[in-house]
Parts: sequence; structure tokens; C-alpha cells
Amino acid sequence: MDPKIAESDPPSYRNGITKVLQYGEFTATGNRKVRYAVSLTERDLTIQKITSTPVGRSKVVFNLRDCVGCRAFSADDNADAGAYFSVYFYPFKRRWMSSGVARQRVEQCFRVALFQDPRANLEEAEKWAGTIRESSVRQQHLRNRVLYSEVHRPCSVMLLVNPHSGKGQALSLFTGHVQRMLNEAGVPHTLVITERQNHARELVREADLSKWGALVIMSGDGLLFEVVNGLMEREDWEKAIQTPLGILPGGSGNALAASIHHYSGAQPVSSEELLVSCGFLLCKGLVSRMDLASVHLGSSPSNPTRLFSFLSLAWGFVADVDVESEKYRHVGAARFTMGTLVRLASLRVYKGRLAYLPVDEVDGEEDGQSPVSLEEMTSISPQHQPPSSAFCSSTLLCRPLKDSPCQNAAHHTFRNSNNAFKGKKREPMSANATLTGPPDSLLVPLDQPVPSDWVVVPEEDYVLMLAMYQSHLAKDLYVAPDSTLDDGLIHLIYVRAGISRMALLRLFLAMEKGTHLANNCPHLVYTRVRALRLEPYSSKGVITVDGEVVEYGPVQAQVHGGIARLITR
Ligand SMILES: Nc1ncnc2c1ncn2[C@@H]1O[C@H](COP(=O)(O)OP(=O)(O)OP(=O)(O)O)[C@@H](O)[C@H]1O
Repeated sequence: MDPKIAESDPPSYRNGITKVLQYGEFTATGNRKVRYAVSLTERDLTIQKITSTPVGRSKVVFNLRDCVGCRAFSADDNADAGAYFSVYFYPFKRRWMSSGVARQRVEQCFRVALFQDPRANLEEAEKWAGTIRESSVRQQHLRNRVLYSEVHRPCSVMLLVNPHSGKGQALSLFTGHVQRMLNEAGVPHTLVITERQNHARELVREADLSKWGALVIMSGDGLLFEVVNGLMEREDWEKAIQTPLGILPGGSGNALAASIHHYSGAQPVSSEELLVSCGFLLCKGLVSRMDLASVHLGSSPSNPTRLFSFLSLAWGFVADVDVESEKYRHVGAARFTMGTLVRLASLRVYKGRLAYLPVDEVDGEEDGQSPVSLEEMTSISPQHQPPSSAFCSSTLLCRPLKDSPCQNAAHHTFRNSNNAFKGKKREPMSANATLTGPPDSLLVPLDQPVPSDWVVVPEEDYVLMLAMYQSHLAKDLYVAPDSTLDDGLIHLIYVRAGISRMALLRLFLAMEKGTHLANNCPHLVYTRVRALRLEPYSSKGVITVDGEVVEYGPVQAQVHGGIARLITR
């Protein structure tokens, strides 16, 4: 039997509060004898099988927040006067044979055959598809009772894929998972396969960014590092760095992808589930601010190199493991576990001097760091974009910057004014003609002593130093549990020499759940800072920035709160 509109109008309100926007009865696509009552409210799509007996009349309710897109289409068969609409959801569902939930794809397709005329049926299907998309966008924007604004402009997504990242499967992961999602969400995209190191960096340095609504990276964090630095090397860096960036995990560490998945409030997931989760966030296209750190490398103090970092600065154990575990790349994310075990067996002490500017020293000093609400209108909506996949801006609340107790820090540090570092008052270091980017107002040149309001750590023997600006260092390394995308903080963690192998192993195991800071390990120090300086004493060693090996030597960094944009939430 052909579907028909319900003879009597459906109730305008369900559950006493929710207005029904559209109601219809349609058949399933595979079996035209099976009919469904479909009702759309601002929040949900409810599907109920129509049967003569109450048995089997179970109702399925999909939240429109989980919807990435909806499309209407005609039948392939000319003899079929019906039209169709498909709705694509990615709700959290329990995993097979496992506890916990992850986003999983669900497609709901209906056949509309209300009229003899195929065009009239297609119009009806399009009406449904359009209303579902619009309602889904509205749901996405209604957060904390604020209606988020949306502006459209003609643009598409540049999707950069490093085919060698991770286990060398980034391209097949793209075609196997991401491509379909982007098509379902109606996100126009251009695939760029990187051919060599620095290809992406050069490309974004020269690109006409007005053509692109977003730059999305499908790789590990190394490719995003290239893109961030390419943007910051441009004359118009201030505008360029506001181009929304997106990340899809294709590497072995995938730290930023793990961080944004975590910020979305979802439970930890497997690698492929992480990809689906990040793909979902990408299709939703909400943009947030992201901190960057300006990192100065100074083996040649008169001519320092400046880099921009979105994730981490590491020295000692962690940096060594990152580099040494390259040879286990074929095992994917497990390479870090293998590298950790190998390095534990030959645990080393790293000598150097560490100093930092604690958070309380600059609270309230910096522009843009105050607890005010800012309205942003950064749009990355493509021209022909159906609203459900609309990339749009969000209202961002800059959090008040609270100081949190520094674990152990007070007992092992002292202010610079009391020690050999004693220096002059801070003179802001501006970006010179050869360096693009914001001036580093908290840093002085590397060949000068740190300013007097900095803290210098008296110990000089370390096992590791790790500065983090996001929560995760890898999918299973939840290193900075307090960190958020744009808190304007460097979460500094260091482990002093003297820790036993077993205690260090326990710390790394606890990092999987982010409980290491509550371990009361006397060798571990955690503190929140705005800037830091590290001067290793040895002439050889490894320092990594965002997992990439950089020039070894003195290094200092300052955080710039929220200067980049990332598709997240
Ligand atoms: N086509 C390419 N060939 C060789 N190297 C590339 C290519 N594209 C990018 N690169 C470089 O490869 C390095 C590693 O990239 P990336 O970090 O994205 O992947 P990964 O190392 O597999 O990920 P992870 O850091 O999570 O293990 C980066 O320095 C990047 O600049």
C-alpha cells in the first residue's frame, strides 16, 4: 500500500512541550509493505513502525544533534513515481561485545509516494530533507541556551592527507570512513595528497585562503604543525591563522584529535572510532579558539628561530621515546608503549636549567584573557552547503583564568630574584622584521637572564620535561587533564631525577586515565605557566615540538591564548 499523509492532523505538541514541525507516513525503501509514521520536532526525528497490533510498534527517536545531513533523490527506476529522502545520523551506540559507547553511522531512508506525479513526490521529499537539515543546524547552535550565529560564504575545504602517516593507511582511512561522511553532510572538499615533507607548509604559505573555508589535516600532528607554521610565516599571518583548521586522525599519536574528542565529552574510543568522532565534529563545523605557543630555539642566540606550536614541547624521556619509537611505526599507536618500555630499561638523567613564568604573575595583565563573553562570526560555510553540514561560528566564552594549586611546585622552586639568574626587568621581545607573528611580550632574548619575576627550578637533574597546551599527548596519554583548547596556559610537567623505573612506569600507566597527578609522586611536578625557558647542558639530545624534532639547544616559549581557530566541539 502506498504511503499517505495521515488523515487527521497530527497533534501539534507532543509530550506537552515539543512542537511537531512535520508529520508523514512513508514506506521503507526495501519493502513497500512496511510503513512508518515519521514525525519531526525541533529536537528529534521519531520513527514508528505502523502495524495493526501493538507488538512491533516500537518507536525510535533520533536526536537531531547527531544528524550530519539529509538528502532527497528520485528513484533510479523510471517506472517508480516515488521519491526518497535519506537522513544520516551518527549517534552514540553501545559497541559490539564491549562496554562503552562510540559514534556509529545510522542511515534512515524513506520512500515518498503521495502523488502520481514524480516531481510532486520529489518536492515533498526535498521539503522533508530541508526541514531536517535546518532543525539539525538549529540544534547544533542551541548550546547553553544561546543561539549560535551562522554566516555563509562561498568556500570549500582543503583536505591535506599525508599518505605515509601512521601505518601508511591515511588514504584508505579517508576513502573508507571520511569521504562518505563529508558527502552525506554536503561538505565540498578538495583532496591534496602531500608529496614530501614541508609540502603542506609551502602550500598554505602561498595559498589564496579566500578560496578555502577550512584547512583540514588527515595525518598525525606533524602535518598540522607544518600548516600552522606555514600560516604564521605569511605576511598576513594575523588573518591567515584565523582560517579554521580541522584534524582527522591518520597518524600514530593523534594527540590533537584525541584532545578534541575528549573536549567533546565523549568516552575514550578505538582508533577508527576516533576517526568517526572527529569526522562527525568536522561535518558539524563549529569553530573554537585554540592556543598557540611561540617557541624560540636558540642554538644561535643572535639569530633565533621561532616556531608556532599547538600541542607540546618535550625534552628528556618523552622526546626520546617519540623519536626512538619511529622504528616501531608499523604497530601504530602501540609504538609509544614499546618505546616507553625500551627507554625505561635504559633510564637516563637529563641535565639542564628550567625556569618559568607562573600564571599568577600575569593574571589580568593580558588583553583577551579576561572573563568576558565574545561574539565571533567566523564562518566557513560553503555556498551550496545544506544547512545541516553548515560550518559556522560559535559564541565563545573566555573562561576566567584561575590558578590551580601546583603539585609540589612550591617546595622545589624559588623566584629568580633570589638566585643566580637575577636579571633586569622584562623588556618585551617584539617580532622583528624577519619574524612574522605576534610579539612575545613575556620573553627576553635567550642570551639574557630570565626576568626577575620568573621562577627558576633549583634542581638540574631531570627525567623529563613536558609543556602541554592540550589534554592529550597521544590517544592513550591523557597528560594534562585540566587543559582546554583555549585556556591560555602552558601545563608544565617535569619529573626530577631519582625516580625509580617502577614509579615512572606507574606514572605512565596512570596517564592513560589522567590520574597521574593524583599519584602523589614526589618526583613529579605540575604547574601552570605562561612562559618557560629550558637550557639543556649537554651538547647533544632531543627536543620535540608537537612531536617533531627541532634544533637542540636552549629553548623558550610563550603561550598566545586563542589566536588560532579549530573545528571542534
Ligand atoms: N608525503 C610525505 N612524505 C614524507 N613526509 C611527509 C609527507 N607529508 C608530510 N610529511 C612529514 O611527515 C612527518 C610525519 O607526519 P605526521 O606527524 O603527520 O604523521 P605521523 O608521524 O605518522 O603521525 P604521528 O606523529 O601521530 O605518529 C611530518 O614531519 C610531515 O611534515
